[in-house]
Amino acid sequence: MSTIDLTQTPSSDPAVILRYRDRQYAADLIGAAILEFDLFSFLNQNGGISFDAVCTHFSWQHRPADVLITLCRASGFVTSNSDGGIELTPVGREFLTADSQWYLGPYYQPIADSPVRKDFVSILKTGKPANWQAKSDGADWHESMKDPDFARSFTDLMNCRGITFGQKLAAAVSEQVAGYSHMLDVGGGSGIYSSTMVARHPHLRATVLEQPPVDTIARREIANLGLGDQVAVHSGDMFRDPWPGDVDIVLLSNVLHDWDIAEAQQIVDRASDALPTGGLLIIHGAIINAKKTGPLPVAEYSALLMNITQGKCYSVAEYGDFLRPHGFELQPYQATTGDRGFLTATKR
Ligand SMILES: C[S@@+](CC[C@H](N)C(=O)[O-])C[C@H]1O[C@@H](n2cnc3c(N)ncnc32)[C@H](O)[C@@H]1O
Repeated sequence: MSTIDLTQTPSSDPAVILRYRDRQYAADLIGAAILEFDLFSFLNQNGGISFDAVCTHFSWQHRPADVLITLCRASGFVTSNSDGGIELTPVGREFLTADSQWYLGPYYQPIADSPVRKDFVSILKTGKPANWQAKSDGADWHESMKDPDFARSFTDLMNCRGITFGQKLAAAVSEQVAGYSHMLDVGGGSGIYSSTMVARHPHLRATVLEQPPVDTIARREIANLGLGDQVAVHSGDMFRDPWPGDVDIVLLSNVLHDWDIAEAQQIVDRASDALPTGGLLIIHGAIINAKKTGPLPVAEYSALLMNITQGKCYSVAEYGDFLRPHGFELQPYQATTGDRGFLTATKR
């Protein structure tokens, strides 16, 4: 049996530890903007330029370019004017434009040859993630997750933070889940979010929808926690296979941010189909604010996600766009811990 006691919750916030890893690729993305594209000199010469025009000028794909511009906005290098055009801030103009006497471009020169910085150049142009660093044969993250050893190690990574994140999420949704009975945890990894949810709310049961080989890992982890009676695992492909029925909550934890807009919309569409009227959708993860001005740790983490997956950290407004076709009633964003938070939406 596990030594994990889900009745105990941490008293401190792990953000200070998580941020070192979450921001790990952000410097390389800023390095690409400075060293490869001289983005800030261009913005200085074209004050108020639209996002679309920036993408056209540099031949950038919108999703990765949005991650970069959001990171620049959250870092205070650029701001958006009242028409949505991009303007340099004083720090951007003084320190990031090549003809300024205070230009700091050479400070980034030592990472000019970094593989991650080079990957970002190609990601911006192609919209395709770089090969995932941990896999020597160069498969991307989604392919790598089908390999048992990689899946084990990456699921451990997600599980260790998920104990805290899941407990904080479960506590924060206490009032909202009171009248519900069965949560479907799509792409639920080890099942830790289902486990923490039912541990906190014993009136709930949960089903984890996962693909092999993570489904096997989830079964083992849930059994180790002694929660096999309350949490089931359903093996399947969330895009192709039918989802388990008879659910009134769908949890999408750290799932949509792995995918480009079309796939994320498909997952939201299926979540809507799975829910009855009045059903509750919970979207949990690292979420950018509606104006895309931050939070900075989330904008930094988005650089990592766009490097290894087809996704990014979507904003509150973008999640609203995914939900709009289905008439969900979206509640305001709530922060939990470790720079994470969640949105809930009720199906009308
Ligand atoms: C980033 S992890 C999130 C895991 C967990 N929900 C969490 O918050 O830690 C994404 C999960 O989606 C699963 N996944 C990816 N593609 C899938 C598919 N087509 N069908 C089912 N699960 C899938 C992966 O195996 C992985 O466990």
